[in-house]
Amino acid sequence: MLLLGACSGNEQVTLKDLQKQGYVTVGFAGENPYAYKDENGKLTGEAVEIARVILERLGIDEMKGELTEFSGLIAGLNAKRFDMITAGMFINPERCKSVNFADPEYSIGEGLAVKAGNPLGLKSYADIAANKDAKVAVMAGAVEIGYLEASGVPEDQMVFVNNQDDAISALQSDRADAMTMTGPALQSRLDAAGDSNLERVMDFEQPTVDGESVRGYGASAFRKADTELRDAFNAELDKMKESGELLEILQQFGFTEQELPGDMTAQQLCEA
Ligand SMILES: CC1=N[C@H](C(=O)O)[C@@H](O)CN1
Repeated sequence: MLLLGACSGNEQVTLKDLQKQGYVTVGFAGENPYAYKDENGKLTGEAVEIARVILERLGIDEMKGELTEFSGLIAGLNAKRFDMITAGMFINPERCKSVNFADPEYSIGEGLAVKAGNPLGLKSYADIAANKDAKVAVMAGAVEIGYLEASGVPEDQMVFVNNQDDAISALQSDRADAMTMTGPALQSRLDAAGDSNLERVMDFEQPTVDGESVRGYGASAFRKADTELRDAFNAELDKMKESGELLEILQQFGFTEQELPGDMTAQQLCEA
């Protein structure tokens, strides 16, 4: 983390400062497959590995991670606890007011897991809304909260958790009847739990907002003042999209061509 003694919150952390320092501190939320520590304690994930390549190309060889609850990532970035967020965070207009997103590195849909046999017959967020006894675990600060609200699920049917491991615990301990998160995060938690009492809803209907099926676009994020850093990052990201290197890294974390972001930009998503 770059500590620039007397600088104001609006002052830019220049690329040159980081190159001189030799490392970047990134905020991450411990969410597989986006950004997490593996069994050897190595910081990895699609967002981390994409950023690692780009930062190396910008002359910054080391990356340090600052594990932070997802809901605290933006505040942590702006409080300068880290220099950028690598958490696969979705770009949306609300968040764009507080951070500078790089262009998206992937796009993805949502998933739902329930008790084996799906006793409440939940196949959509609307099904949860229709059953006042059904409770769904969802991570604090995550976009899924807004999708649930848009589907008519009231707050008292949501069980807020601080991270995705706590979501699965809520489901296992009957504090929730379902858990929702992005498809890859959901699958990773189910695989890690190896619990035959739980299952993924395979015919889950993607939520809609304003009549349109939602799809999230994830990206790294920088402080508002750090436009130079963000622009340099984007230039390298573009090259990786062109060369196919982006897909190669995404594939290492289970993503496919279907999850490439196409030519979607942060600007389009911020203005959506
Ligand atoms: C990668 C990720 N995306 C969603 C979000 O940005 O809110 C949440 O599902 C939390 N994790």
